[in-house]
Amino acid sequence: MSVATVQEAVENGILASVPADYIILEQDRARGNHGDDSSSTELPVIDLAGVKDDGKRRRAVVESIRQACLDWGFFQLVNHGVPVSLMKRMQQVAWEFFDLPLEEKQRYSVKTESQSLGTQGYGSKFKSKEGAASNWGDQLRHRTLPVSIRQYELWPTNPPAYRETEEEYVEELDRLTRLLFELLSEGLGLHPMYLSDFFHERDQQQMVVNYYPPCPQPELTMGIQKHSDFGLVTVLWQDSTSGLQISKDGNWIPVKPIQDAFVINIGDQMEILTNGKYQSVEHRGLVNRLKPRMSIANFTSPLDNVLIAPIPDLVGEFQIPRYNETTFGTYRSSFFDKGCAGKEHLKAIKL
Ligand SMILES: O=C(O)CCC(=O)C(=O)O
Ligand SMILES: [Fe+2]
Repeated sequence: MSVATVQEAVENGILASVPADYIILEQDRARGNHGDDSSSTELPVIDLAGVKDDGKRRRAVVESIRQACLDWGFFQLVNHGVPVSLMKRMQQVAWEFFDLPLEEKQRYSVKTESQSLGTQGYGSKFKSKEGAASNWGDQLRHRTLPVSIRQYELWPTNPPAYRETEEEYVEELDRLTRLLFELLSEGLGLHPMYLSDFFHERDQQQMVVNYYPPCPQPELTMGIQKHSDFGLVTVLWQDSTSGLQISKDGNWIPVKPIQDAFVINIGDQMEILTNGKYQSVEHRGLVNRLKPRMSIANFTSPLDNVLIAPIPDLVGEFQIPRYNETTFGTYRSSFFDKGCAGKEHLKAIKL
């Protein structure tokens, strides 16, 4: 059977069961109550209110982010300064886009670029390496910053407000990412502008709308299989349908949706820069039997030619770097070769 996207197959009602392509290995399946959020362990929620003009608040926030990065590699963020009205508009145009007929969405279909650049536009979520299971999800992916890398022909003009809304949204998320760079730098004992200066005109961003259709047998597949994010920092909005889980101490912990919050996680490049002090953490997305789920992720990564190695001040008392230097472009190519392989790709450059 050949279908354009998972959403298309589900909406045409031709799927009573999960096709073989999407069935994941038994050991990787979610156990227990699928999508149940009753776990008592909870990801830290950090409130950014007052962080820009109240020194005492800022020190407290810096410390809680530091602790969350050490313990979890993930945290949720409230009062983050991104206008809620803009978030809602972005979500609205994203839903409207996925509600369009397939032919209309396919006007923005993925153009296959060189594999290492990743794909852009509308299509199925990236397939892991040949032979591995496909993810039960579709996506709309754009490279957004610097502005010069945008391929506007892949940005929908239907719904009519789509493009300008995404433009406004990614500008706000960029602002938030710069603020996170400051708070992360301070927590690492570096100058507040250390990461911002290091990446000045040397980073890039992508925005991905993830659409996970309902699934007849959610226990057999995943919306996105376990992986760590390969870049620096990810800012994710998820809708009220749960599904995101993160790995902690050998367990999968659900990230409970909080209205208007962002989920922040650090990626593999931050692990390298901090010489392993902050580790990127594996996560995955489950799907649901009845409801579609949407998330919107904003990924910040170095530009392809930027060399990433442990920051000398963070190498630690014994002065031993634990990761080989690599350019981000090289790293990402190896990530796409391996696909959703947990943290395998990071191990390859560990000393
Ligand atoms: O949809 C989600 O909640 C997670 C998506 C994700 O991890 C990713 O796109 O890297
Ligand atoms: Fe991710």
